[in-house]
Amino acid sequence: MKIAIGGDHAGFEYKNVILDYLKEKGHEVKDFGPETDESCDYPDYIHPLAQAIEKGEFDKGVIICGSGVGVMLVANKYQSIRAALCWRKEIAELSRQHNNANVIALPARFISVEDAISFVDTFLNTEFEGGRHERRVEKISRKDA
Ligand SMILES: O=C(CO)[C@H](O)[C@H](O)[C@H](O)COP(=O)(O)O
Repeated sequence: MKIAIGGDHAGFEYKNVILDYLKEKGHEVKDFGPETDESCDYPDYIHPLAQAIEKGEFDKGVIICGSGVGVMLVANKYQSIRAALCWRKEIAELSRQHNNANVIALPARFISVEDAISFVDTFLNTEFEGGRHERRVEKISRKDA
């Protein structure tokens, strides 16, 4: 799978661990930064990442900041992105089964790195259920629905 990963200084360490893990699993991963844990602004990294997903260059995204909220807000400004803030394995699973989320947002300051990896694994290995959820997901992008 082609995966885009990025975040900010608060997610820097987790990003590196997850990046290595995904590469070991055989995924093609592009790191959108940051390159250090110096204080930075997550929109500077998440806009380019989201634009690349929007263009179809990646199948999925993994974004990480302190709470996961900032990166999720930026990613969800893009029409083709459904970014889900996941703090439990079940949420990661449901975000795929029910919402067909294509980006997982992780709160590095509130979960362990082991949990972060486990949520990413679940996210990447869970299929969208379709059915009644298809209609609802389609309505997300329809302001007239
Ligand atoms: O944007 C966020 C909250 O939605 C992220 O959690 C950031 O990582 C956080 O705001 C960074 O905070 P810091 O005090 O500048 O380290």
